[in-house]
Amino acid sequence: MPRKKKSIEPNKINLRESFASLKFVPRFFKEIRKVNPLLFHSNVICRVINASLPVLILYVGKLIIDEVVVQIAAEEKNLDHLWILVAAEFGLAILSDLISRGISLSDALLGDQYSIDTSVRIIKKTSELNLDQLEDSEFYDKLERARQQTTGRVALMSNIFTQGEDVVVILSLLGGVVAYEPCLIILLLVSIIPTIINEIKFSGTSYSLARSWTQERRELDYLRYAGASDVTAKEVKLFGLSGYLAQRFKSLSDKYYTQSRKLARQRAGWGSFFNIIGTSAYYGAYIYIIFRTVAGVFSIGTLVFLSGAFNRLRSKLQGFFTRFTAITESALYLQDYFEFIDLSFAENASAECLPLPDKVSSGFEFKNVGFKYPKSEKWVVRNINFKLKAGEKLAFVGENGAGKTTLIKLLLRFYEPTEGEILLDGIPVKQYKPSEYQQYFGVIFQDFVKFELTLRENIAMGEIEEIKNQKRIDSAAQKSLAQEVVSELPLGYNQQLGKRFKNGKDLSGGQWQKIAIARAYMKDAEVLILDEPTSALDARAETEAFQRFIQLTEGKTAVIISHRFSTVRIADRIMVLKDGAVLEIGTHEELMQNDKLYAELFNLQAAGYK
Ligand SMILES: Nc1ncnc2c1ncn2[C@@H]1O[C@H](COP(=O)(O)OP(=O)(O)OP(=O)(O)O)[C@@H](O)[C@H]1O
Repeated sequence: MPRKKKSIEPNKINLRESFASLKFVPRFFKEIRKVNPLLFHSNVICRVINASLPVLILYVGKLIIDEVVVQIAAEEKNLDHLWILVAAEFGLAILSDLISRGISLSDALLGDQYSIDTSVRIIKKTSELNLDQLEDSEFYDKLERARQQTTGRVALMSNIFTQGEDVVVILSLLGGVVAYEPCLIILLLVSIIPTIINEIKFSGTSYSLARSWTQERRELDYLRYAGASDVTAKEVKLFGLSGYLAQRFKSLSDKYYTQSRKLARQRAGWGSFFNIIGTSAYYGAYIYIIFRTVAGVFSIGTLVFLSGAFNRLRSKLQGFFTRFTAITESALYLQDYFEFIDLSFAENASAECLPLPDKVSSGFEFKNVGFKYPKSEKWVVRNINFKLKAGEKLAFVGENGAGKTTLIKLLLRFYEPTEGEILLDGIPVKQYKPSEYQQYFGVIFQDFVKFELTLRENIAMGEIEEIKNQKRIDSAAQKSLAQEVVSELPLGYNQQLGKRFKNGKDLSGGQWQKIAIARAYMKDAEVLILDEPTSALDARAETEAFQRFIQLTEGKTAVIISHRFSTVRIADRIMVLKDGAVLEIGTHEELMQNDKLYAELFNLQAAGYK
């Protein structure tokens, strides 16, 4: 399939936008401090001490050299003062090393803790969001950018800290240089201006490129997964797809590589050019200091101090501006993270939310419900009117795409109807908080999740607070026939499932389904929904599973979606959907008498078994 050609020129982020991203920095630091206040404050104190050391070390060095010169000229040598100075420099050097290590350690620990904290928040936030947000590709780009740069955020923290530390170093060194020779500041400015120009020129470019490539990067991740994972391996091998997938991956990656190489070359080229100018200015200053020393204005110690201080100042200032660009770039990612965390979700949190009744007393009612998926113009279901009575088992049947799962999503309030309303015991469900309302339901979707965790966890996911309640897990496994699966596995409930992790065991489709059904039994839900839960079970297991389900959930409300009519007929009533509308609804006998689509499909399947 030819790929559509896409302009991949990044939108350049301007300097103002780069600066604007810094507004998130205070919040960022507040969050880091909250993660571990003791470590945070120790880090700040260490950095303040560390910042004052370079100028002190340089100055003691100058005193040592001057003292050496004095002692060389002296007739009667007294080295006591010299040794004190050497000991002081030695002490400062040790202190500087210890403090630097302390800073690195606390940076790493704080960074790790903050990174864990943000990952947990991203997981929690994702679970709070509505399904329409989760199914939106723009949302995925946001999520991708929020997830990215977890390590970048750690670097950002240390960069900002170092920046503050360097400001103190720069000011103290500047003070030292100005005290001896103020005119050196002019040369310093000349040496540093090229770096500033360079940084302004490239500010935000890497971020712009990465941002404009968010979608493609997700595509690359997907292609990597499709080409190299156990899930896709069978078809990739059988259809010989690896060459195709690898080529698709490569051609997309090459485009990114070309762009990023262009940027890297420009940066390196301009960087070297400006650096030559900066270095020339430094040597200009150096020559000037030498002349002044030879002329007898400066002592040898002052020469060493000034040239050392000048050189350090230049590299510190250069580092300051380069780091500034790195900080604004990382802060742009920070902005993505906070924007994601601040995403609002349409939970009806208004004060008027009604408390949810303990039990469903009369049932649910769909009144003229119509629905279009977000960003779609098509009515997926329309003019839907039916009642799901309390205690009733209602089956949905219909061809693929008829809208069965969509009705379930509406009943569960993953989406709100585009028109019409859904009532619970006569009250619009909109008046309840979705998160509370959803607690009513125990659901097994057709694409239920096969968690690559232990079997126990897979069952307990239905009511995770009860994971330690062995009796409840046993009972759920027994009801769903998952007990047979447990007894066949060497480690029973503690068996790791799936192939991704060590000693994991993969299960057959039917075995997974039994475990998923156990999950529904685990939750003592008011309403049970089974969306094609038995499609992978063999005929005997399916009949058994359904008969058990009907017995075990007596008095409970349930919705069952199935394409197997032998299953469907066990339900109290059956609703037939066609092209998003209710075609007929009634008991098996009524629909057979009706002699419309249900009777036709039932007879078709029955004939297949003859
Ligand atoms: N998230 C979505 N965004 C846009 N359209 C969707 C989405 N999910 C489903 N649809 C569309 O809605 C229609 C109904 O889908 P639905 O999943 O409800 O059908 P179904 O009756 O459950 O089908 P099946 O028997 O194949 O499971 C289909 O045309 C489908 O393409």
